Amino acid sequence: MALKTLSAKNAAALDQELMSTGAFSIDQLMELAGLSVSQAVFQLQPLNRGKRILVACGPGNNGGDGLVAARHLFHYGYQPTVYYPKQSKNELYHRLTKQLKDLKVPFTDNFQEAVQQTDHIVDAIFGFSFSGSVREPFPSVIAALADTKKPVLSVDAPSSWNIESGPPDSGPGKSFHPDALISLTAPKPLVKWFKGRHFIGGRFLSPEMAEKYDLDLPKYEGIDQIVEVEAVNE
Ligand SMILES: NC(=O)C1=CN([C@@H]2O[C@H](COP(=O)(O)OP(=O)(O)OC[C@H]3O[C@@H](n4cnc5c(N)ncnc54)[C@H](O)[C@@H]3O)[C@@H](O)[C@H]2O)[C@@H](O)CC1
Ligand SMILES: [K+]
Repeated sequence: MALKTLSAKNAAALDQELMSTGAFSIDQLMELAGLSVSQAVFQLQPLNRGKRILVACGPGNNGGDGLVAARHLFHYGYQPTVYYPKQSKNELYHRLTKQLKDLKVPFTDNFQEAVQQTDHIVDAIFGFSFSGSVREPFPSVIAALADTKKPVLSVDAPSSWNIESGPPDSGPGKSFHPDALISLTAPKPLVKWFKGRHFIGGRFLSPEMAEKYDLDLPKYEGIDQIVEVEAVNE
C-alpha cells in the first residue's frame, strides 16, 4: 500500500485546521498521536524481548507525543525512561510531565548513559517543524542515535533530517538512520530516503480533510491505531 506525502508546510496547515475549524484540541491530537507511537513500540519490541524503553523528547509537539507514548508504555508493562532536556513552560507539557512523575517514570539527564541501559529507543526530538542544523543540546544526542546499535523508532521524522530533502549530507559524523518510523497523519517527503519498517498513525483524519490535502486515508484494521506500510508515492 503506497501513500501520498504531506509537505512540512501542509502538515502545519492541516494541524492548524484540525485545531480550528476541525474543533480538536491539541491534547486530543497529541494523545492519539502518542497512543499510535506506543502501539508501534509494542509491535517492534514485544514485552518479552526487553521492557526498557528510552524516550527522547524534544521541545515541541513531537516531544509531547513522546511524553504521551511513555505513559501508555508504562501502562502496558514497559519500563520507560524519559530524556527531556528542554522542557516547555507550556502547561500541557507540565501536565504530561506530572502524569509521568506520578507513575515514578524516571527522567534522565545523561542520554549517552541511558542508551547503554535500554532495549529500545523512541526518537521524539523533532518533527515536521524542524529546520536548519541541529542546535544544542541535541547534536550529541543525534550522534548517539547514529552510533548506537539499539533499535530506534522515530516519531514523524528521523530527528535532524530535513522534512523535504531527507538526511543531512554535511557536517561531522555519520547521519542517523532509524530502524523504524511512524509517520503521523501522513508520511512526509523525507520518507523517500527512509529504509526500514514504516508505520502510519494518528487515526483522526476525516475523509473530507484527506481529500482537501490530497492524502490517502490509511486502511487501519479494527481497533488498531497504526498501520504498517511499504512504499510511498511522490
Ligand atoms: N497533525 C498531526 O499529525 C499532529 C502532529 N503532532 C506532532 O507535532 C509535531 C510538530 O510539532 P511542532 O510544530 O511543535 O514542532 P516540532 O516538535 O517538530 O519541533 C519544534 C521545536 O524544535 C525546535 N527546533 C526546530 N529546529 C531546530 C533546530 N535546528 N535545532 C534545535 N531545535 C530546533 C523549535 O524551536 C521547537 O521548539 C509533529 O511532527 C508531530 O510529531 C501531534 O502532537 C499532534 C497531531
Ligand atoms: K522525531
